[in-house]
Amino acid sequence: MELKETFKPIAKVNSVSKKYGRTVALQDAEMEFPEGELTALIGPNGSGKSTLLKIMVGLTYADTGSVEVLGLKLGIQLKEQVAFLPEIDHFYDWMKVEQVIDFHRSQFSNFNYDKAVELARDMNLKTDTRISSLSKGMRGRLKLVLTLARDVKLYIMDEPLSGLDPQSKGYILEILNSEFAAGGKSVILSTHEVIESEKFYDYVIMLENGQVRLQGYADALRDEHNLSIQDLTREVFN
Ligand SMILES: Nc1ncnc2c1ncn2[C@@H]1O[C@H](COP(=O)(O)OP(=O)(O)OP(=O)(O)O)[C@@H](O)[C@H]1O
Repeated sequence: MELKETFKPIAKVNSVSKKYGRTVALQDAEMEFPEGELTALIGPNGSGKSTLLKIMVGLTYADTGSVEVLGLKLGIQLKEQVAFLPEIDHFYDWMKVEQVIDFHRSQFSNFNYDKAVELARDMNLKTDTRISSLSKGMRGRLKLVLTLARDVKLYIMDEPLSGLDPQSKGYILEILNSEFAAGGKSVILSTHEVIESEKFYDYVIMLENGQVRLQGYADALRDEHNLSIQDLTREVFN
């Protein structure tokens, strides 16, 4: 792994292993995520991305190894200081968008209600709509609203673009770009497809079969291999 002189980790994963029964999800996974950058955690389906991110936010435990996020141990303090976007949402169908936003305001002291309403408006998400009548793309937008409305240093997003139509993907990428362009905030985003999003990556970690295959700054990897991240991904995983 090549390191910029200024590399300062916002999160560290130290030799983490995790099995579900006999299925190995992570095997001695070792990585560091740079502060103030957008890191793409890339891997095919089943490579261990969700498991890793869930361990990092305390939703499941590692069998062995440890994680350090924002220099904190797992616990309630970490839940407050990291905004996590889960791959699968657990919204109640009977709620309206505004009730979901309200609920999140009650859960997190750093939830910016006005910003959530503004983001929802920007994303054409009507706050009086019932969850049951939202399309998959709109549910994806709502997950993003709830995550970005948190005022925290670290945003961890599990497949924020998965299953969305091209229009929603483009839209979400633009919003992410404008939210994080000013810098200072760190983002970890998992994805199994690189197509539209690679220009936003600062740092890349490729995971396969629960192990790190390659990691480094996106520009350095492109230069070193003379390939786009998308093509490099194909080469590494094939
Ligand atoms: N709750 C679970 N019970 C049993 N096996 C699981 C569970 N969660 C994940 N696995 C298995 O662990 C491995 C890693 O899964 P994980 O969901 O972490 O990968 P992923 O890279 O996020 O995949 P995807 O891109 O499909 O979401 C897979 O083989 C998966 O089937």
